[in-house]
Amino acid sequence: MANDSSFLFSGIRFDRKKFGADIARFQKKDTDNSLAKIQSVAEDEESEETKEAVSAKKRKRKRTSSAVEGFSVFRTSTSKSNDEIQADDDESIRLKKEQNKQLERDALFRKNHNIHVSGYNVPSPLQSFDELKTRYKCPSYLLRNLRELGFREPTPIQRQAIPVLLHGRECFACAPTGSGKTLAFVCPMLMKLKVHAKGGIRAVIICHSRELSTQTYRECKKLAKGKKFHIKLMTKNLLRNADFSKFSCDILISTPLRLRLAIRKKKIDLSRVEYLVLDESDKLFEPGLFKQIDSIIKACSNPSIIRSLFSATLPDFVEDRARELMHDAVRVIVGRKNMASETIKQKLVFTGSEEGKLLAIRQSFAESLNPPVLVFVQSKERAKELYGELAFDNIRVDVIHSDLSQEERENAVDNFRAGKTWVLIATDVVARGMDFKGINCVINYDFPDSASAYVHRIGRSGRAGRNGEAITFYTEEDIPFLRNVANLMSSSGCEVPSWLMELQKKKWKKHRPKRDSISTKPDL
Ligand SMILES: Nc1ncnc2c1ncn2[C@@H]1O[C@H](COP(=O)(O)OP(=O)(O)OP(=O)(O)O)[C@@H](O)[C@H]1O
Repeated sequence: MANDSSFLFSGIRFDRKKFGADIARFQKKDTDNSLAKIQSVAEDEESEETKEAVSAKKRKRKRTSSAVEGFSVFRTSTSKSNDEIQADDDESIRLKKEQNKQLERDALFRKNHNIHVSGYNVPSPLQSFDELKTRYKCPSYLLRNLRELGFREPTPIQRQAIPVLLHGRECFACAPTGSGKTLAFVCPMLMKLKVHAKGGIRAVIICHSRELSTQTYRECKKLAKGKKFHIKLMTKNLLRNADFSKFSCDILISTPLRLRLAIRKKKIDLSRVEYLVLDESDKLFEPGLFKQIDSIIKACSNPSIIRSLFSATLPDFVEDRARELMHDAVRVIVGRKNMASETIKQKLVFTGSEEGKLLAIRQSFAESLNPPVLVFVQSKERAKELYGELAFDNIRVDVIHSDLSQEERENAVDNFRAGKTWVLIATDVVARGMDFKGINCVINYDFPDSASAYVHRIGRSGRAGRNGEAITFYTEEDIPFLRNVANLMSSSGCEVPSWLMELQKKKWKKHRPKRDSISTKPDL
């Protein structure tokens, strides 16, 4: 009000004593002014366009209300001339047109890249990595690292999620497997953190498995190369030996379990965390991990924290949770939600029985083994059994499951990555997030237990735009769920026999039938 009054009365001689009552009346009117209400309406609006329309209304009302309230008596002598008002209006019309054009360009660009967004005032997508520099002053070390990693163009999820996070907006995002989601959250995090700083933990990335945490840690290191950020992986050793009362780092990567232990037993302080990423977020919100995630979210109590959720599958319950949790979040979907990657050729093979599966896999390896091949089974017991069968078949095969020690698990991953192992037999422990470059084929030896398990498992091949192949064996027990796979296949562009599409669809969750053991040895 102080400013308003000086604006109202500047430049003219005015008897305040004489007109005291009028001043009070005008001041009260101004406080009640509907502009405040219009402002709050504008903030609730979905799009920039609507916001502009409201502002135009606001301008119009402002002029009308001044005239009605008698403000014009004072305004004519102090405010702008008609020409100046006209010039202002012309300028705001020009700005509005320019904004609308930008909105149209953004919409077209998003359409061409299959990006769908919702939320208020969503930042424009990136046209190229160069825009990181021109629009956001990206430091040169990061651009150099992107170049050295061979990343020429941002992927669709990177085009949209990076600007959203750089604008300080919370975000939940769904994009196909292998489409570069890791960079989409690590790049803006490094840009926002700018340089190493002491004083607590500044950013946290949660990954559901140790393998994925280690991989994400390595990716962060690669992207931060040349800059002295303190990036830490919450290992067993760190958890056991660190003095968390003095613990400080720029980025901490952890599984939910280890971080929760650090919160409860070691009193790690997460109150200064500025950025929190929940990778594979739908997995993290499943009942088994939910409590741990909940306590981590609560411990990250900084009111200006920016949280983001990423996954290739985003069920409705996770969206609901995200909306409850986040403020003014932007939703980014690339392609369609919960869809398998379009670069994977998918096939279904009926094997009749468990024995049939073993024959089929042996035959397939004998005819055309094109490593690396990843084979998924439904339990660690079955992983051990299949390994026992294939280990003596003259192929370089290894196995990974949760009964192995940390070192054995790491070796299994490293040997597979290095090409020393041709065939890796695995449980769902490596079904999500793991980036084994150039996997030629994924074999679902056991039918997956849900739609998301199917999408993530086969998504270990066909990554970063490369082609891949996925073969799913099925027996009588799996037939009720065939239609669900057929749907996923057809929505990602694979040909599906029409009889499959005529089968009944069934709710598909936790389908883990008791299966005969994997063995060629006759039962005694
Ligand atoms: N802009 C880019 N250009 C080329 N390759 C890229 C680009 N961004 C990331 N990649 C590569 O794409 C691969 C997949 O990336 P990433 O692991 O982040 O995928 P994702 O979307 O997280 O997959 P998932 O859903 O399976 O976790 C990696 O090998 C990564 O190095």
